[in-house]
Amino acid sequence: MTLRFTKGHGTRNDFVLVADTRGDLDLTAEQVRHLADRRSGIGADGVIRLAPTAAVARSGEQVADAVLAEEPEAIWFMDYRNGDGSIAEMCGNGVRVFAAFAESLGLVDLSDGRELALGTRGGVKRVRKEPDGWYAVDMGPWRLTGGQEAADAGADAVVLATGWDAPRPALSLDLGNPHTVVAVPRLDELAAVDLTRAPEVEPVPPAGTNVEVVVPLGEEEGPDGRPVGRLRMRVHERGVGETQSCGTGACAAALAVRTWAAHGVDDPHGVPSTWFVEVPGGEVRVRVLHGGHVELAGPAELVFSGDVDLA
Ligand SMILES: N[C@@H](CCC[C@H](N)C(=O)O)C(=O)O
Repeated sequence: MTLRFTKGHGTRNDFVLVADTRGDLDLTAEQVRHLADRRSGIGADGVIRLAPTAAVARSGEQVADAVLAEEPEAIWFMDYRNGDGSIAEMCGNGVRVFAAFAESLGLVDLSDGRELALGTRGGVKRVRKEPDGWYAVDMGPWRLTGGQEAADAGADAVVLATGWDAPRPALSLDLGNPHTVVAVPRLDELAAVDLTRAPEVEPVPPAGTNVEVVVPLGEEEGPDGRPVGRLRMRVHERGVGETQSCGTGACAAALAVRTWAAHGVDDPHGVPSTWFVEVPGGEVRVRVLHGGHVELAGPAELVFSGDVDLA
């Protein structure tokens, strides 16, 4: 069987994209691994199938019913798979690249501030295009997995990366998918972290976790005169390994650093709501929105298209 695909990336977090506009493509985990394989396949961190939300609902995924009940206009669904074939609830960079892909297929029009509402296993996400060509995604609600108690303590887990002498305190966050954020004090320590193997996390997260190692880099003045935070991170993704970027991970990293900052100052309202997150593949912007939502903005690139044999 021959499959038409497009290769795309968001800050070098790369994806194989497949348009299944009739919703009848049943990609197996083995086929996903083949597509994502960098030697015998196309090569990518993940595979994204664009399908009608109604068809995903008919295939038995109840989350697609919930998406249509919340937003009947979310007619397209992002079926995201990690490179190892596993299913993940959400992919922040993937949503931006999905929007660029849907535009390229003529399925959506994001000109003049128009918005795309799409379905994901993490719920409805809304995307708009900024004048500079970046895509901004309302990622919806987020939460500290350990609630206020974890915020007050600054940690609810520990992380041990290969080569570290001792476990370090970490904060768990839910962005639709699970994240554990751990800070190191210096950029040279960040560069030296061994992410060739998944860091150990205690307590062991029931469904696994993505681990972000971060260095807070302080604040600068934003274009509107308000403070903007900056941090650098590396990530080990569940189901993939170390990647050049992770959108949900960037949100988790900014929200964790903001939580730590808010607990160390007299006036937590003075802590920036906007953060630039430097990742190995570039830079994204994270904004804390009202109503408990968070926004991710960054580039999305489509690189080439072709046909691949899935037999
Ligand atoms: N790279 C993605 C996250 C992809 C899913 C993740 N590996 C998981 O299993 O949760 C992003 O940009 O958010």
